[in-house]
Amino acid sequence: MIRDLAATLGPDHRRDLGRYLGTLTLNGVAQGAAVAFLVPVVGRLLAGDTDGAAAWLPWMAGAVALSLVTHYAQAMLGFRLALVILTTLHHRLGDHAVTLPLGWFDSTTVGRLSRIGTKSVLSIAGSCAHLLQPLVTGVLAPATVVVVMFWHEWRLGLAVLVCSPLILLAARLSIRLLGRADEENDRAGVEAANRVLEFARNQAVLRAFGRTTGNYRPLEDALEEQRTASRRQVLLSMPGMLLSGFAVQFCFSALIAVGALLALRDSVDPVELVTLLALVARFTGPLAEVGELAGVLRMAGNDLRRVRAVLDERSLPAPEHSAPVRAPGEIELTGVRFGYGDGPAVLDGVGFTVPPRTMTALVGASGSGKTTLTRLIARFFDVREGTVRVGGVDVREQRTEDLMAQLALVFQDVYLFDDTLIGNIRIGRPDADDDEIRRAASLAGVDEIVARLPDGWEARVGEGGSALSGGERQRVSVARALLKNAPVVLLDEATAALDPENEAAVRRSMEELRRNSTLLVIAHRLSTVTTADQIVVLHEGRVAERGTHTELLALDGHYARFWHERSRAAGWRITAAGS
Ligand SMILES: Nc1ncnc2c1ncn2[C@@H]1O[C@H](COP(=O)(O)OP(=O)(O)OP(=O)(O)O)[C@@H](O)[C@H]1O
Repeated sequence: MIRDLAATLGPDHRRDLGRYLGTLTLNGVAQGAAVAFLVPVVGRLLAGDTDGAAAWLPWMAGAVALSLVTHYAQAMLGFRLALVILTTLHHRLGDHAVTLPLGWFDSTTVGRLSRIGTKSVLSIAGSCAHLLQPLVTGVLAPATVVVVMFWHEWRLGLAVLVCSPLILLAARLSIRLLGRADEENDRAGVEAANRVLEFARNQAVLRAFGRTTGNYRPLEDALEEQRTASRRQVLLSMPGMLLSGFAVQFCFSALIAVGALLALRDSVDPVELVTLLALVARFTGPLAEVGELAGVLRMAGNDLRRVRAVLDERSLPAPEHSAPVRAPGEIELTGVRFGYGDGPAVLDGVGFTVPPRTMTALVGASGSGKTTLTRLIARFFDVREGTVRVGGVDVREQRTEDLMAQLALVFQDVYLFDDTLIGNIRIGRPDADDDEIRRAASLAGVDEIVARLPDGWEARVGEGGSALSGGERQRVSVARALLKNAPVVLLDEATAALDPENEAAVRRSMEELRRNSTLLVIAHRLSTVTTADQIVVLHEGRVAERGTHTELLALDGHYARFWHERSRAAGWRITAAGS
């Protein structure tokens, strides 16, 4: 675990760890020596040799003083190291998570990441601050005792050495059982955390279908599983602890028997034997504690392995420097094949170009791959085959910052931060001044929302924008895009029918965006498709048709069907509203 921890902390903090371990070692030896010096001191006192005992006292006092100083130093260094571990691991996890492909963040990994960032990191830091000291002392103090035993009475020393493997074996078994139970407990914990998150996030749907905690089976099962795993962990820790206790008691009794035998044969002085047996207690006690603590340390080792597993996940490869933009505002896809994970191909040989400052409408049945295509342009995932170019350069040859500087994204599932309205728009371009923000907001129709809210621009929008309606959230998202003024805008129109106010705001914004940017729109509204410079129709992961509205209507294929269905639906709505 120490080697793994040193590797994870990196060269900057390896010295902190080394200094701490060095101080711990010195403390362990000093504690062992302080006790070992008791043998000559007590031995000589009992033999009536006070001068001889006094001669040993300064040595004993020195060892005690060193043990006190190093104990204080190790406590301070331990706390400092725990803070270093907390900050370093949190930073490393955060820095690495933002380089991972978005595909990595599914519902399981999100729960795992949150557990690792909270429980695991705390357990690693806490173990270093509180467990290493008793563990190192628990090993070194008995080791010092063994050396002293050999010095005073080699046969007793040998007996201690013979007993040690039994104690260590029991400790090992206890550690292994606890480690295995901890893995199961962690798996159950992650599942329960995921289910609780799912339950909290999807309250609206669950309530609509009359599900409460009492009858939401996945959550109940996950919590039951976690309870079982915790019970199992307690049960599995019992045999190991009992065995360790038994091994220690057995060794202690065996050593007393050996000592008594030696005294009976007159091969050891009874006075010396009493002091040596006092040392034996100093040998077995800490070793028993080591057995218990090592199990907990093993669990911290498991936590460290989980942290490293996240850090070892492959980042999306990115170049050190981006290739220069060759065709500002152009999007070009050639022979793009893509599928999620190992799943079937969602896009299969897609190719088309969106010339700069034009508008392309993407049309296709649900599941035909429209959203996936926009995700590939923003490089949320890498293609399996083919090339996606933005600004005339393969997205894989651009650093994420440089690619994102060319793109503004307006997706349907708009996420607003729990900040003010103005703060949420400013995210589009943090260095924009208030006038620029108000202009973008006004074009997107956000000023109408501002007028309605009591705190105006300073109104908080709630977590995820919960204080706003779906259409209002999208208007804020469009305002961000307008403010960013990026060469390329990827926009997913709302599927649900917009009220006239929202509809007008979206139309105004699109016209404005078209003036300076290339627009690729997942189109649902008839007015968007008719005014687009080109329409790309996706069908089963391929480009089935491409052209203008008039050209595609004349083909009488997929697009013509889409158009007739939408026109009929729009007509039906008008009639219904009028009746
Ligand atoms: N994260 C994902 N993991 C696995 N499969 C996915 C994921 N996202 C989408 N898919 C699958 O990819 C296919 C295309 O989905 P996509 O969302 O791109 O379609 P779409 O044309 O945008 O659909 P819609 O109009 O309904 O939004 C679907 O079969 C979908 O189930």
